[in-house]
Amino acid sequence: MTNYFPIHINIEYKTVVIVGGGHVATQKVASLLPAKANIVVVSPTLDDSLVPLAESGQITWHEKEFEPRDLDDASLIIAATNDTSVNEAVQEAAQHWQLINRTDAQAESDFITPATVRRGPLVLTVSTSGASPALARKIKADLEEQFDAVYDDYVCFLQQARLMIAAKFEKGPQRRAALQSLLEPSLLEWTRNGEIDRREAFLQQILMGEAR
Ligand SMILES: C[C@@]1(CC(=O)O)C2=NC(=C\c3[nH]c(c(CCC(=O)O)c3CC(=O)O)Cc3[nH]c(c(CC(=O)O)c3CCC(=O)O)/C=C3\N/C(=C\2)[C@@H](CCC(=O)O)[C@]3(C)CC(=O)O)/[C@H]1CCC(=O)O
Ligand SMILES: NC(=O)c1ccc[n+]([C@@H]2O[C@H](COP(=O)([O-])OP(=O)(O)OC[C@H]3O[C@@H](n4cnc5c(N)ncnc54)[C@H](O)[C@@H]3O)[C@@H](O)[C@H]2O)c1
Repeated sequence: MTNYFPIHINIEYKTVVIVGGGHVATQKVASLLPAKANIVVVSPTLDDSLVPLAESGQITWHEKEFEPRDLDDASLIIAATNDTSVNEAVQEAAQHWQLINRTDAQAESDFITPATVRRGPLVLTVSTSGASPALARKIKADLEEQFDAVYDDYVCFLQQARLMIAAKFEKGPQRRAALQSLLEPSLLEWTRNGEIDRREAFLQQILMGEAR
């Protein structure tokens, strides 16, 4: 088994070339869009769900069969055709500095993609190292329930509050205590209930040095 190294890559405006435009390509596009990658799909056909994205310019579609020069600008490459010999050709054509995901051959891949739950800045990813993508998907569904949509607002609040605390207190025990008290569970509940005044009052107490 490969022990993958998990990292969150800033792929903004970098080119990701996906060879193949079917079901798997659609999943990869969905996870790349929020990361604002420059997504290029090379494929003679395009899944219906991707057509509007190509029309609106959110992805670039090169309506053609794969050729090695399609990879010229790629930081990441995803070989996602239903033809093993084409996926092999993509791998052959990749330069040593380009990282490739062979969706049909995990052992040949430089990276694999986890199941992902996004709640604003909170990003939860699940990988089984390829042992069971179905389990990864199930755990993702469990996480979506446990960390529901409110976490988006909640984590954004924590982010703002952390900046305010950092501006107010020097590094040290007082700042640490203040940051720790932000994890008071009521803050999540107040966010959930729209009780923003109570949330704000609690933050003000912390900023006054009345952290509990
Ligand atoms: C998580 C998710 C993210 C994503 O795709 O981005 C993902 N697979 C998802 C769905 C899914 N995968 C499969 C089915 C069909 C039913 C089933 O079997 O369940 C479905 C369901 C569906 O499609 O709806 C089968 C399958 N998957 C792989 C192979 C090939 C092989 O094993 O070699 C085959 C057999 C192909 C065949 O034999 O035909 C390989 C990979 N799939 C991975 C990720 C990577 C390892 C993840 C890990 O476990 O760590 C890895 C190694 C490579 C990669 O990164 O591409 C996404 C969840 C979507 C979500 O977010 O909800
Ligand atoms: N990683 C995963 O999660 C996962 C899940 C299921 C299947 N797979 C594997 O992924 C591969 C793709 O599956 P799919 O369901 O997306 O298939 P699909 O049939 O939906 O799509 C295949 C795409 O490849 C394109 N294609 C074919 N020949 C091409 C060429 N020469 N150049 C460019 N594009 C070409 C087709 O036009 C089509 O758009 C399969 O090999 C399958 O084994 C991976």
